[in-house]
Amino acid sequence: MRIDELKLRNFRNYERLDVAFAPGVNVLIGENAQGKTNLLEAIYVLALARSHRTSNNRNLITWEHKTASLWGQIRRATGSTQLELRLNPSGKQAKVNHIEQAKLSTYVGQLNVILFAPEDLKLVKGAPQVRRRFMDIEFGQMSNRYLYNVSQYRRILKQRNAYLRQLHFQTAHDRVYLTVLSDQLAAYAAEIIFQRVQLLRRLQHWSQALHAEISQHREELQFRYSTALPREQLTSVDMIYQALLQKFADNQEKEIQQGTTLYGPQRDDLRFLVNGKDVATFGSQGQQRTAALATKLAEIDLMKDETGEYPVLLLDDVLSELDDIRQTHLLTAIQNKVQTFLTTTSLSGVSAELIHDPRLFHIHGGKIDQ
Ligand SMILES: Nc1ncnc2c1ncn2[C@@H]1O[C@H](COP(=O)(O)OP(=O)(O)OP(=O)(O)O)[C@@H](O)[C@H]1O
Repeated sequence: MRIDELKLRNFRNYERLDVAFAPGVNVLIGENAQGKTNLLEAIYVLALARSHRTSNNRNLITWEHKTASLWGQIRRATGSTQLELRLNPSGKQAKVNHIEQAKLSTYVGQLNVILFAPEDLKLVKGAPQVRRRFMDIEFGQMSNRYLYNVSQYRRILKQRNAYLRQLHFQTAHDRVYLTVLSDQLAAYAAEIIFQRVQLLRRLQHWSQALHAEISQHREELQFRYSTALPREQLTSVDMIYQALLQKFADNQEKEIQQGTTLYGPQRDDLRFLVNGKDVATFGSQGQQRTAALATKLAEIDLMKDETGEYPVLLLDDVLSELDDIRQTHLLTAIQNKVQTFLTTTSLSGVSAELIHDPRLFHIHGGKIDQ
């Protein structure tokens, strides 16, 4: 899959941009603060209808304007699609081939992107929410069902947490209603956890091969889904559902006392093991980076496997963060198959022989000098 054309109106520092991209490697080059990341962000927002940098639409709209619009022509093996997104400070409107999409789950997935920024190298060592977000964003793009379950889950989680607080402050007393909410929540939670476990197993398959190569076959990478539920019960949606209901029943008083839901996907985590040891705790910084890189690169193959198309890869100033060996692996992995956008302030740090026929876009003050 690739993005052939992009039009932006009043998006960040781009008041007006009409640009056609190359199918291979597109290099966005420019000084600091000129709009390189803003352009990657625009592609990301077009794909996911949300930004990776802000949850406030106001920040995405050019100062002094009221709305922003993004338009993209996407090409897949099966044909081309037009995506359109209008943003205003309080909401968004999403269209696929001119037809408005009432649900985000029917919009997201038309354009699949993988964003790789320097902070992704902290995937292994960073806070648990970084890894949960990673799973939700990546799996959500591969599966409408996953995205739907997550949005339903969040809705009911909010209700259940609010109700637990009411029970805590004794403004509500009906425990039967709590079990109704628990039951609904456990149903969505079980689907999410089961999908996470399944997709992680598949992602592990791809990342193990890459990781072995980068570490010159000295190390083996494994993922471990970390949850308070018994491991042996992670084998089916129904088993997970039963295990969660049991947790809710056993810990009802504790949850009421704390006024929040203590079990479920919002509490789970992902651990990375190298040669059987938790690399966040025992690994060197280099091992943590290798694990993160292998995981991000594996997404490319998993997404191809799941959706039939390679995603578009967005590399935000990441090459300068990688040493030669890791840079070579990254660039070899994408060579000739993945449309790639990479930002850089200079080409000197990029191993030119590995980038085949790049198209350069010089970015200056929210404009492309072509
Ligand atoms: N909503 C907005 N309206 C207008 N300009 C904005 C808006 N949001 C950010 N900017 C401007 O965009 C510029 C930053 O662009 P961007 O983050 O893309 O930088 P960059 O080219 O990637 O630089 P670096 O190499 O430092 O990362 C800043 O000058 C900032 O003032």
